Amino acid sequence: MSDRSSSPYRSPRKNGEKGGKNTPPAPKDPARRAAYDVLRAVQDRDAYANLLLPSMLRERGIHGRDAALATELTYGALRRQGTYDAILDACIDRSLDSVDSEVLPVLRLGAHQLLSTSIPPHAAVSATVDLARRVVGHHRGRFANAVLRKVGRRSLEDWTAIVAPDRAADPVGHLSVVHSHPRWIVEALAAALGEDPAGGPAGAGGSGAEDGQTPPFAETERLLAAHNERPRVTLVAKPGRAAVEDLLASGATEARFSPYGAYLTEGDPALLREVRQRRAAVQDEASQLVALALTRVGVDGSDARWLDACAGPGGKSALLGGLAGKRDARLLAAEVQPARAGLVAGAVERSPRDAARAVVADSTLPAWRAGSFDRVIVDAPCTGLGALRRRPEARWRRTPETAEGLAPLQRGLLRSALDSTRPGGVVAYVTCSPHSGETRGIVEEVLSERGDAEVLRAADYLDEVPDIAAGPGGEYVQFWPHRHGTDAMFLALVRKR
Ligand SMILES: C[S@@+](CC[C@H](N)C(=O)[O-])C[C@H]1O[C@@H](n2cnc3c(N)ncnc32)[C@H](O)[C@@H]1O
Repeated sequence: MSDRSSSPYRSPRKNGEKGGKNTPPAPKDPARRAAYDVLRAVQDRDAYANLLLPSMLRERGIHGRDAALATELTYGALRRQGTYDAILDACIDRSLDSVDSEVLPVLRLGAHQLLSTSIPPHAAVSATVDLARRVVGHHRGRFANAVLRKVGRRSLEDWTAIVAPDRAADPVGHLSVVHSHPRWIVEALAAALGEDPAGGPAGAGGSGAEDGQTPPFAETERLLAAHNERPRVTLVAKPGRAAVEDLLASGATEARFSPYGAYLTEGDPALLREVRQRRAAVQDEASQLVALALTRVGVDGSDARWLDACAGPGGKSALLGGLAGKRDARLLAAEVQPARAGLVAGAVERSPRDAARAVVADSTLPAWRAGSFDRVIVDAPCTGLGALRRRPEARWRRTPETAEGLAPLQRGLLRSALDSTRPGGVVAYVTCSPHSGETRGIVEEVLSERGDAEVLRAADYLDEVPDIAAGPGGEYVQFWPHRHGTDAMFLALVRKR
C-alpha cells in the first residue's frame, strides 16, 4: 500500500525545481511528522505501519538518521501503546478516551521519546509540542506540553509500578500493562506456553511460584518482552537461484538453523543485489523451516506433485519451488486473491526447471482431482499473533473474535488439503500464530472427523532446532521469538493413509 493519494506531501523536488503554488513546504521535523502521519493512518484508516512507513519515507525523501528516528518513534509508540496509554491516563484529569483523536498520537510519540529513548527530556518535550502546534494548533499544543511535562517526571519503571495492577493479585493485568499487550492476548499466549491464565500451575511447565524463585508467567513475560524488541532481518537464498554464501559475501551472517537463511544486521535488504534480482528475499527463519520440514518427510512412491494451497504472497512457494525443481517435482502455488497470486508468480519466477506455477484458485473448492498431490502445505490465514514483533499495530487490531471467525476457513482448508493428497502423501498445516484455537484445535477437530490421516511427530523433521516440540504428546512444532529468535510459527505434519 503506498497511500500516495492521501499524502499531504508530494515527492521531493528535483534540484533547482520550484514548488508550485499548491506544493506544501517540506515539514520542519520530517521524522516526527512522518511518525505522526503513520500513527494517524493506522488509527483512522487501519493502515499497516510496516507497509506505509517505508513508502512514506521514500516519497518524502527522508533518509539516514531522520528515517531511523521516524522508524523508532512509529514502531515504539505502536508497540508500547498499552503502557503509554495507562501512563497518559494517569497524567490527565479526564479519561484518555475523551482526548481528541488528533492529539492522542502526539502524546504517544512524546511518551515514547521521554520513557524509552535517550533523547534528552527537554528536547523530547519541545520537539513534540512543536509538532502538536503544527498539526493540531496552539491551544492543544499547550495541553500536550502540560501532559508531557507530567509524563517526564518519572522513569518508565516508576510509572509502571504506579499504573500496572499488582502482579500477585492480577498477573495477567500486570503483564498486560507492563509489556503492552491486550489482556486476551496475554491469556492466549500464556495458555499456548502451558502457563495457566487462571494464575495457578498448569501441570508440567506450569506457572506457579511455589519454589519462591520463578515468578508466575515467567516464560510468558519473556515472550511479551520479545514482542517489543526490533526483530532482526532474516533473508532466504532461494534454492537453485542463490547460495547462502552469496548473502554472506554481501555482508549477512549465517543463520542459526536454516540452511537457506542469513541474518542482515544492518542496511536496507531491498538494496542487496540478490534481493533486487529476486534470487533472495526477506523471510523469517521459522517460515523457511516449516516449509523445509514438509520436504523432509519420506513418501513411498511418486514424489512429483506438490501443492501450496495458500500461497500469497509467495514466500514459502519460492522456497518450495526451488526444492521441487532440484527433485524434478512440480509445485502448484494456489492463491484465492488475484492480486496476491500475481505476487506469487513474481516470487516463483525462474524457479529451477520452471518447477513452480502460480494460479488463482480457491483451495477449499479445488479445481484439481482428489488425491492429486504427494505433498501439500496449508499456510492458513490466521490472526498473525506469531508475528507481533513485525506488525506493531496488530495486537491492538485483533480480537478474540478474529480467531473464532477464521476457524471455519482454517478447517475447510485443512480438510480440502487432506482430500487433495494421495494415500501415503503428507500435509503440513502451518499458522503464524501459536493460539491453540487456530493451531492444534483445528488439527484435532479435523482429524477427529476422519479415519484416513495421522499426525506425525513434526519435531523429528527439524532436529537441528531445540525446544520446538509442542502439544500433549510433543507431536506438533511451535517456534517462539524468545526461544528461537523467530516468529511463533506452528507446524503439524499429517500423513494421509
Ligand atoms: C498466511 S498467508 C500465506 C503466506 C504464504 N504461504 C507465504 O509464505 O508467503 C494465507 C494466504 O491464503 C490465502 N487464502 C485465503 N483463503 C484461501 C483459499 N480459500 N484458497 C486459496 N488461498 C486462500 C490468503 O489470501 C493469503 O494470501
